[in-house]
Amino acid sequence: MSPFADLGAFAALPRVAGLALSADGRRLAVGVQTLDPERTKWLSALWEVDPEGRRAARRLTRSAPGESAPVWAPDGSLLFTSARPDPATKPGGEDPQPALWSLPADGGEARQVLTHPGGIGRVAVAADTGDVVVVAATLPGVADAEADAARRKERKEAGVTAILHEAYPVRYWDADLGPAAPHVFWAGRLPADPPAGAAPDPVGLRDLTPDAVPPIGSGDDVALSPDGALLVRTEAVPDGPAGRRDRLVAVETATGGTRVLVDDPLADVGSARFSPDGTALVCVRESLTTYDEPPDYTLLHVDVATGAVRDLTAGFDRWPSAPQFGADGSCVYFLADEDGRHAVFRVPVDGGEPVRLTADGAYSDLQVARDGSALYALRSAYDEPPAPVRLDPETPGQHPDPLPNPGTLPQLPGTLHEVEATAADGTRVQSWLVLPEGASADQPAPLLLWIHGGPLMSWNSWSWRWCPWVMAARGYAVLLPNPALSQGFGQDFVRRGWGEWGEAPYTDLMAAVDAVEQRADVDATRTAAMGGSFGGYMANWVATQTDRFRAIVTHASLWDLDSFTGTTDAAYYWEREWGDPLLHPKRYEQNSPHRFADAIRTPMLVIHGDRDYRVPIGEALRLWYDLQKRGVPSKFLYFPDENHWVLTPGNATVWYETVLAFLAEHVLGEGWQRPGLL
Ligand SMILES: CSCC[C@H](NC(C)=O)C(=O)N[C@@H](C)C(=O)N[C@@H](CO)C(=O)O
Repeated sequence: MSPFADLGAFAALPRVAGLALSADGRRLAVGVQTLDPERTKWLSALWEVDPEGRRAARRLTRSAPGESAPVWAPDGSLLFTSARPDPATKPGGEDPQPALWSLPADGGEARQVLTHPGGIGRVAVAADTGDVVVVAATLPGVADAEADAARRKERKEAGVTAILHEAYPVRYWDADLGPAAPHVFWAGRLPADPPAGAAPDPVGLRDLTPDAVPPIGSGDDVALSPDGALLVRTEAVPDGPAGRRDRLVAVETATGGTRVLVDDPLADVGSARFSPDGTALVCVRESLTTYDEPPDYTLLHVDVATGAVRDLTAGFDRWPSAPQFGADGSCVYFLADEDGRHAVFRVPVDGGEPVRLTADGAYSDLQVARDGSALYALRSAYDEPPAPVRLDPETPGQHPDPLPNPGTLPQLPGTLHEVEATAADGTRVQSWLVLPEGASADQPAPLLLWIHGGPLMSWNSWSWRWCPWVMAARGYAVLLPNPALSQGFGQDFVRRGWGEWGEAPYTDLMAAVDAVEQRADVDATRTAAMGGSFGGYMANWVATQTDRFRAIVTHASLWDLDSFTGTTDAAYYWEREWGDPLLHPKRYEQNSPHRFADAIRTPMLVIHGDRDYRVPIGEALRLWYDLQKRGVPSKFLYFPDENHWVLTPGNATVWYETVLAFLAEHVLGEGWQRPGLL
C-alpha cells in the first residue's frame, strides 16, 4: 500500500532537513528526522553524504534527544547542538538544554564542548580560523553564566514564571519573549580532545552583546568574518512606538566595539554573509511596506571598511533571499521564487543580470564549495521530498545530479501537472494540480482547492504538513494555485492584491477552480476548499462569498482582521498594510470575513492550536461561536498544546484523519467517521 494511504506509514517516512558542506568540500552533513520508537516525536540525527556521490549515506549521530544545526570547523570536526546527556558529567536535576558538541574529523565519539544555562542556539564558525561564536538566551542584568543559572534556579524554586514587559513585541510564533533574550558570545578556538584521563580545557564565553535587552536581544542572524575578527549581525531598532525594523551592525570580536554598518529607515536589512576575503558582505534589503506598497527585496553589496552599499539586483523583478558569495568572490548565489519554483540564481558582483541556474524544483540550504567546483543544496518539488543534490556553479537551466539520499522517495499515488487560468483582467494564474491514480473522464476525481499561506509566498515545494498526496491516495484531485499576492510572479502581481485580500486573490482562486473544473477528469459537483493561516483567512472568505463548495476546512485562520492585527505577535507588520484600524477602518471592514458571517451556508471544519501566537486562538474561538450561533454545520478540532503548525506525530495524524473524515462526509457523501482517538 502507498505510505500516503496509511497515515502511520506516512508519519514514519524519513524527512531530510538541513545541509552543511565541510571546508575541504569532501563531506556533507545532512539532518534526517525519523519517528522515535514510541512514535510520539520526531528525532533528528545527522548523516554524512559523499559530495562525489560514490559512497552510500551513513549515519553519524544517534541519541534520544537528537542532533541538529550541523556546522563544520576548518579542521574537519563537525559541530552540532544536542540536549543529549554528557557522559563526562553527573546528570543534573535541571531541564536538559541544547549544548554544543564536536565530532572529531577522523571519527570517534562526539564530546560536549560548550554549555549555557539558556541553551546553545545558533553557532557560527570563522571559515579560515575556526573561531566560534554562539547565541544563547541570557537573563537581563546577570554578570555571567553562573549568575544566570542561579537566577533561573531562584525563579523556578519560587514558582515564578511571570515576565514583565517594557517593550513590544512579547511573543514570537510559539515562544514567549523574555525574561531571557538572545546574546552573542565569543567562544574562540575550541580546544582539542584532551589526552586519556585529562580533563578538557574549559571554554570561556565572552558576551559580545552585553547591551542586548529583552524582548529581542541580539537576535540570532549572525555572520562571522573568515578570520574571526568581525561579527556582523542584525539589530532590531524601534520603528514607531510599537514597531521594529532590522539594521546591520559590525562588532570587533577582540574588543566588542560596535558600529552601524547598514541602517535604512525604509527597510529591514539582514541575512548578511561575508565574501571569501572578508572585505565585503552581501545582504538582503526588504523595503518596509506601506498602505500603498507591498515589500520589495534586493541584494546589497556592502564594503565592510567604508559601509558603501551597491544594489546587486536593481530591476530584477523577483525577491532574492539567502545570498552567499561564490568561491572567488566574483559572484553571488541566491534563491528566489519564480513561477511556482524556488530557484537558484547567480549574479556577478561587478554588474550584470542575475541568471537562473535551475530549471525546476525548490532549493534550500545552498552550499558553495570553497574551490568553486560545485554547489550543493537540498532540492524538492511537489512530487519529490527534499533530497541532497550537486549543481554546476555556472550552467543556466540545469537539472542537478542527485546524491545518495538518506531519506526515501516513495512512489506517489498519482501525477503532478502544471496548469494555468486567466483572471478576468487577463492576468495568468499558475497552479499545480495533483491528480489521483485512475482519474479519468469515466471516473472524475472530487476536487480539493488548497490555498497557501503567507500571503506573500507561493506553492513551489514539497510539504509534509500540507501533503496533497495524502488526499490523492483517497481519490481527490488537489489544486494548489498561486493567486494575486503570491511571490515569484513579479511586483505587479503582488500589488494586485495588496490591502485588498478579498478582491483579486479571491477571484484568481475562483478563476483557477473554474479552469480545472472544465477538465473531464475532475468532478465539478464534488468540491471542497481548505487552507491554513492566510490560506485559512481565504477559506473563511470563500465561505462568506460562495456556496459552490461542499465543505471548507480552515486551519489557524484569521477571522476578524481588527482583532487579529491587535493580538498577533507582530502587529506592526500587518498595520503597515492595513493601517491603524481607528484611522483607516476601510480595509478591515471590506476584507474581514467575520462581517459577512450571515452569508455562510457551507459546512466548516475549524482547526486551531492554543499555542499559536502568529494567529492567536481568539480568531478560532470567535469563528466557532459565530458558526454555532448561526447553526452552520461545523466542527472544531482544537489542539491545547500545539502551535501554528501542529508538530507532534500523533496530533499531525489526527489532523489528517479529521480533515479526511470531514471531507468524506461532505464531499463524498459518506457517513461521519469520528477519528478513533478523538
Ligand atoms: C512572507 S509572508 C508573511 C508571513 C507572515 N509574517 C508575519 C510577520 O506575520 C505570516 O506569518 N503570515 C501567516 C498569517 C501565514 O499565513 N503563515 C503561513 C506562512 O508562514 C503558514 O503557512 O503558516
